[in-house]
Amino acid sequence: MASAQPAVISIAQTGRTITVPTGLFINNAFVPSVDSTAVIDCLNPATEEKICSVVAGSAADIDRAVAAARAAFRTTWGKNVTGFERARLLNRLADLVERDAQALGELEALNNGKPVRVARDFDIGDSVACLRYYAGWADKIIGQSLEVDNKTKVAFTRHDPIGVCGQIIPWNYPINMWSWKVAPALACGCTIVMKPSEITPLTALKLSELIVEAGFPPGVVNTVPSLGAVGGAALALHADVDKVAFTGSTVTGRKVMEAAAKSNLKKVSLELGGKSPHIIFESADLEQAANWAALGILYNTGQDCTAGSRLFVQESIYDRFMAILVSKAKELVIGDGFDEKTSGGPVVSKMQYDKIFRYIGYGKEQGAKCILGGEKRPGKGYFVEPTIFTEVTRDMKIFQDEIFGPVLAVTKFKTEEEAVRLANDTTYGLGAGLHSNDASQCMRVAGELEAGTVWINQYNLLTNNVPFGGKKQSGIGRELGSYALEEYTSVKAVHWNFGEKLDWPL
Ligand SMILES: NC(=O)C1=CN([C@@H]2O[C@H](COP(=O)(O)OP(=O)(O)OC[C@H]3O[C@@H](n4cnc5c(N)ncnc54)[C@H](O)[C@@H]3O)[C@@H](O)[C@H]2O)C=CC1
Ligand code: BAL
Repeated sequence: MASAQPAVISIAQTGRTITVPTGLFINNAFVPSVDSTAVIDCLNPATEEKICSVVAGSAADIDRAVAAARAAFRTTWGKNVTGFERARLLNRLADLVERDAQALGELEALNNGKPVRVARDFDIGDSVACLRYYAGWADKIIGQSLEVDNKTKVAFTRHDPIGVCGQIIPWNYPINMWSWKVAPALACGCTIVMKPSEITPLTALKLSELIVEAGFPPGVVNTVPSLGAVGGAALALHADVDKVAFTGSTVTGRKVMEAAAKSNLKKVSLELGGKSPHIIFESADLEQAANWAALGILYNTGQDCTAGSRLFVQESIYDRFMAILVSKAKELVIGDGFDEKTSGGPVVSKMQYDKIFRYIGYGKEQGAKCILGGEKRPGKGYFVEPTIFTEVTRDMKIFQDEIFGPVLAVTKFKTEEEAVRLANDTTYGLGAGLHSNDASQCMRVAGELEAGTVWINQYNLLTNNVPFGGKKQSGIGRELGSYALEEYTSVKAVHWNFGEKLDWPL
């Protein structure tokens, strides 16, 4: 069996070490696999070096984790614990994540590549707020009292926890996606089997230590790093999992839904890919719009499901706007993630790096004009410079496909109608942005854009109390806000007769 001993990781830049559990986290203990010696090698995308290995869970390990989650749901969690207690534990967990923000940020920087400052101040800061937000909901998950007949009958609804939840998360925001899924599920009284991405499992394992320290009973949260086709597929297909929440590619989301349909018709929520349009109208504040457009494609090195990867710029301001945007993109500081001034790191893996350069190649071959970046830089690490293509047309692959890298496809438009038509010309429907100083145009275009989120005069900012999710092939269901509670509860209607007599036969 693969060892479940913790790994001691030395960080050259700080001279400190971080200890990370490497076993599967089941019933509040880190354990080896029941039947496999397989391991997952965790790599540092900035150096291409191995950080450590963790145990790779098998389908049998998923069975074990689901059994632990089911037992906890029936005994120490589920309907056996009050909302006040769930809130207390979630708040405690938030405090511990906040306490360990620097160490978690450093671990995220090592395994994912994002700079420590970005991980600590944005991903982890937002995750702490997310845990606290859902702690606030835990004692307010209430049904309705419904009038049936004043003298004889009443009905009411209960919003019961849905049960055991499989949660499958990606590598682009390992801590954020963990908190978006764990916090509402725990607030509602569900138990969890979390499968982090095999590319970035380390922070989910470190957070599992905090689950124990916060005082959650064994089995409430279980973490099984595993390959997607093994542990992810087993979770989606499991007959004793009541719900699966997935964030990742549309291709894999389809498989998750298929597995749910083939097994027990578990509830499914999917947060999938995007090719989000970002429209700059001629009345916009061009400096500000350029800042948001740069953020839209360069934040998290473009590895963002809502990346504003298709930019539409009105003809009358095109030259002026593009000159500002190019100068903004050049200002991004890419490099050592342990330097507090760095804003951009490498992309997460060799596979992602190769995919991005494949698409840069398609852009060049299909006749788009590369006005910035587009070349490999020498040295170690999967670093990709901001890349901007202009003269992009709808038939090009860089217009249609999610690249998940800092590659912007720019198209010029003349009229509002043309901009909306181009923006909606995609199978995706996750995010969309528009910049304009014409309020009626803002309202009109926001109404027309086919997306789960529309940003006006900003881009990519999310808030824990506002729902997030997709239309079209970008997903099903909503995360964040009160809407996420619906994903983790099942509504039971109770009809209570206290006075009506039934005459039989009818
Ligand atoms: N919407 C988003 O936030 C994300 C989109 N992507 C897109 O997907 C592309 C490929 O990235 P991948 O890492 O391959 O994404 P992926 O969708 O395969 O991986 C996401 C998660 O799904 C799991 N998974 C993989 N196969 C599975 C299966 N058969 N059943 C259940 N779970 C499974 C993975 O282990 C991981 O935890 C990216 O280039 C990007 O375009 C990737 C990650 C996040
Ligand atoms: N930016 C929202 C989360 C995601 O990219 O998966």
